[in-house]
Amino acid sequence: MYIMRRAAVGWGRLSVVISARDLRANDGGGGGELSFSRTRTRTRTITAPLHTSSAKMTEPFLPEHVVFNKPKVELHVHLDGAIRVQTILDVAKRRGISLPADTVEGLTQIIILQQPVTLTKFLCKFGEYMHVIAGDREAIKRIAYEFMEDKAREGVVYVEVRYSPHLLANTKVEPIPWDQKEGDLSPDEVVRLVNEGLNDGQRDFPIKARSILCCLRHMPSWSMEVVKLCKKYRDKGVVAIDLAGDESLNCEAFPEHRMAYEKAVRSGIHRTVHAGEVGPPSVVKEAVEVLKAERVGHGYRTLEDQDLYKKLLAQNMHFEICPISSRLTGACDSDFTKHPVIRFREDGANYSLNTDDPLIFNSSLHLDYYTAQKYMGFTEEEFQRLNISSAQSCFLPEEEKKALLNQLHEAYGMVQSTAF
Ligand SMILES: O=c1[nH]cnc2c1ncn2[C@H]1C[C@H](O)[C@@H](CO)O1
Repeated sequence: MYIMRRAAVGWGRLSVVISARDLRANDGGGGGELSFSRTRTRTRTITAPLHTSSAKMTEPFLPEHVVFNKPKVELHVHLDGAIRVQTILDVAKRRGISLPADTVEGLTQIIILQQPVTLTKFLCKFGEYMHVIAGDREAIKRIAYEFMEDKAREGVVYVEVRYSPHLLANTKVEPIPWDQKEGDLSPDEVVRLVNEGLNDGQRDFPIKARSILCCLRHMPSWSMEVVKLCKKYRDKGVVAIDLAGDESLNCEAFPEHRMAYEKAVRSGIHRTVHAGEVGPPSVVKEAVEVLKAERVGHGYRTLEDQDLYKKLLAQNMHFEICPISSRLTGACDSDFTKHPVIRFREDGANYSLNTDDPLIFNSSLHLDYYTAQKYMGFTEEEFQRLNISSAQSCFLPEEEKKALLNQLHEAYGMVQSTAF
């Protein structure tokens, strides 16, 4: 009941459907057991199902399964979906917050999705741990810093990381999320803390990061402040606005999202929108035509409207694809060999490969690439092409984008033609 109430505040009407505790009871376990060495010194056993059908399969994830060990660009990953389990445990201990498990293995089993569910049930998973991190300055800075270390280890040289400042705050946010007591950490200060953590990470690891601030479909009243924060912190690492959450809530019903995006256009703030993940192609159309999205988060269901798909292909629209996520959120067929990204690849579309929420999917970018190679026939050449498309579609200013492209071309051994 306690967890249910927290989820209720964090995800509005979504939690009415199911509580995090119910989810645990219903999950039924399963999924493959993957041993994945994240560092030279630390081997962590993670579970992440890699099967192509609904049947269980056990498959160890070994270092040799790193199929593209070259510099990568990641454009779609949620900071609050990429936290270390150990950090949640440490912060909970320091703050005297009790959790349903006190070991990494135990808490991991509670947080992760082992079988495909629905987007709605997936979103309830944030209710398992967000109350530990939200409202705590040290924790917020720490998760941003550790995120940089983790991504650098995966070979990511440029990342755009997104989050909702409101979901990490405990004052000047209405309602206060995760059943927290009112404190003194505002959404504005959350952005400052994340920027600090990311900057410290840039100093210490070979990776560059920019951030994207999320509006949430079920919280239209926060959207105007999100775009204001994007403007305020544009010179301090914030590059874009996003709209995340449950797509079945059509934003036409919420003019606040539209108004926030109109302000973003007027202010020169870049725009991406979660659309066509589980929602119909009309949500993608609205994202592009009404909200003026420059990139589409997921966008799988665009393929159901061939006219729209052809139009977006012609526009070179960028799709932020998240293979493992798309299976576990129930957005796509469990059979990876039928994944929409195969069609995108065949059509030479502009897309990136991303983790989305590696904590909840118990995954890593290596696992997404491995999945693409093993079940979807991706080649080294395609990995290089899609990373170059990703760099071209990132939200850095032109000069910095050029430098990133040069870095990739050099790492991939590609000779760049000089324009005379
Ligand atoms: O895959 C997703 N689809 C829609 N919303 C999502 C997804 N992953 C995370 N979110 C939500 C939950 C987070 O709390 C929020 C901001 O990062 O964005």
